[in-house]
Amino acid sequence: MRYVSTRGQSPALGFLDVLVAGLARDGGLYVPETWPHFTDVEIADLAGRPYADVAHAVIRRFVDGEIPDADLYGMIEAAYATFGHAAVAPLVQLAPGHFLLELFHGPTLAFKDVAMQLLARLMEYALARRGEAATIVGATSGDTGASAIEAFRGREGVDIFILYPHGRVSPVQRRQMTTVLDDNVHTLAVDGTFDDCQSIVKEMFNDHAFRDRTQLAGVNSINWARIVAQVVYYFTAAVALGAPARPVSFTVPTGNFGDIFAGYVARRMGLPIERLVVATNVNDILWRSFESGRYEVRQVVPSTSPSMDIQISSNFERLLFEAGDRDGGRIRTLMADLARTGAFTIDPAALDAIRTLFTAGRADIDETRDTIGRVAATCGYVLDPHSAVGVTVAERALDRAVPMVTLATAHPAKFPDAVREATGVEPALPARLADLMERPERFSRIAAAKTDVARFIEKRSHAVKSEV
Ligand SMILES: Cc1ncc(COP(=O)(O)O)c(C=O)c1O
Ligand SMILES: N[C@@H](CCOP(=O)(O)O)C(=O)O
Repeated sequence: MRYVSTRGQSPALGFLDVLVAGLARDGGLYVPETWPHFTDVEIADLAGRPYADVAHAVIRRFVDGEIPDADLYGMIEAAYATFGHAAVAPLVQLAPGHFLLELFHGPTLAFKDVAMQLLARLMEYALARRGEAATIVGATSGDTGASAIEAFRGREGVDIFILYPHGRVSPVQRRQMTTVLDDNVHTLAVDGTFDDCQSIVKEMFNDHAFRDRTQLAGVNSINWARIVAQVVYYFTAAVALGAPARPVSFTVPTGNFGDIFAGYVARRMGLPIERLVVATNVNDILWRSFESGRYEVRQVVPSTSPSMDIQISSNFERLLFEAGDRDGGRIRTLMADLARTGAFTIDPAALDAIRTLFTAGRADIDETRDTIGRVAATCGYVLDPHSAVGVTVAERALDRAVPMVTLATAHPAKFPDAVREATGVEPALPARLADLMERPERFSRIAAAKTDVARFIEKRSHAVKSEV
């Protein structure tokens, strides 16, 4: 299996090269040259199997022999042994025909752990095999950072630098990052938005001299391995609800479009997904784009679901590439328009193709609060605000003929203020995090400028190569 860049100007690479590369050198994102396929019999055979088995069956198709099966299985088992639920990603019924897929049973209480616990192990494996070190960088609106720090802390051969927007993550999210004091962990509070953090990360990847000197690797969902690991739970959920005989729809609280793109991948692999519903908060660029065909950046508005306070949705590029007949030249033009004018127009044929599978909805802060309160009162179930955005949008899209699964992407205790306001009750952190708010913090405040961040990294990363 080879992987090609969405911008069409980087050589095709194998799985391990793509894992370590993160972003393609032409600025594009990697996707597989062809989609692996599961037959109905193979899908049916996944029913009732442990999560690690399903993960192995799905992920090995993308690894394509580059890691011996036993090694891959060992890493998958170890990754999911860190989860606090035997099913890893259990389904809970919320209403007739409406299910929640709980993705927050990992160490940092958000869906990012599902991919990150595996990614860290895969990265360590790949680097050891190559005898290389790496400078890992990541931008976070709150959850990716905590998850990556937890997964990479203390690992050999890597320094990890996480950029988060100062003052725009919840106190629990911030402390999950800033209270990890391992020497290889560097947390940067950036004076800007998540989009600024993400654009600095991309600029560093696009500075090839810096990228090579620091041996840069990425942990955001620009990294293909993140998407691959997230495909798995679409399979476990759909099979539990009757796939392949019965189709299933999914509603996904969306920001960077990685999670829902994983659903698209599952469908391309043969999983009977009827509809993928994009749920946005007030930062509704994706909802507006699906409605109008115009992708137009606006000012980010802080919301009660801060992890989705995003305007530049990285993985949308992957969908545009697929929907636009894989024309890398066209993607280069759209991305150049975006960089120059803050907007682009989706080609009508691509928009039609997207609309055959995807729909979109938005939930504002009041609607989100009302959903948290109502679901707590009627079901005794406490949603976090991101999952509540999903539930709000999903409820408008329910169809009696097809079960709907809404992805529950974070634990409510990560966002106590929003949950208390909606329910009157403050959700408790798990015992292992009970003293989180008392732990000492360490972080560095930094300007939203690539030069400042690059200088910071060059001074501290052990992976920086000395000049020859
Ligand atoms: C809790 C939570 N829900 C939803 C999202 C959106 O996921 P994605 O960026 O993959 O669209 C994020 C962040 O990305 C998140 O942290
Ligand atoms: N919401 C995310 C933003 C980064 O998304 P990623 O999936 O591309 O890493 C976060 O919590 O950081």
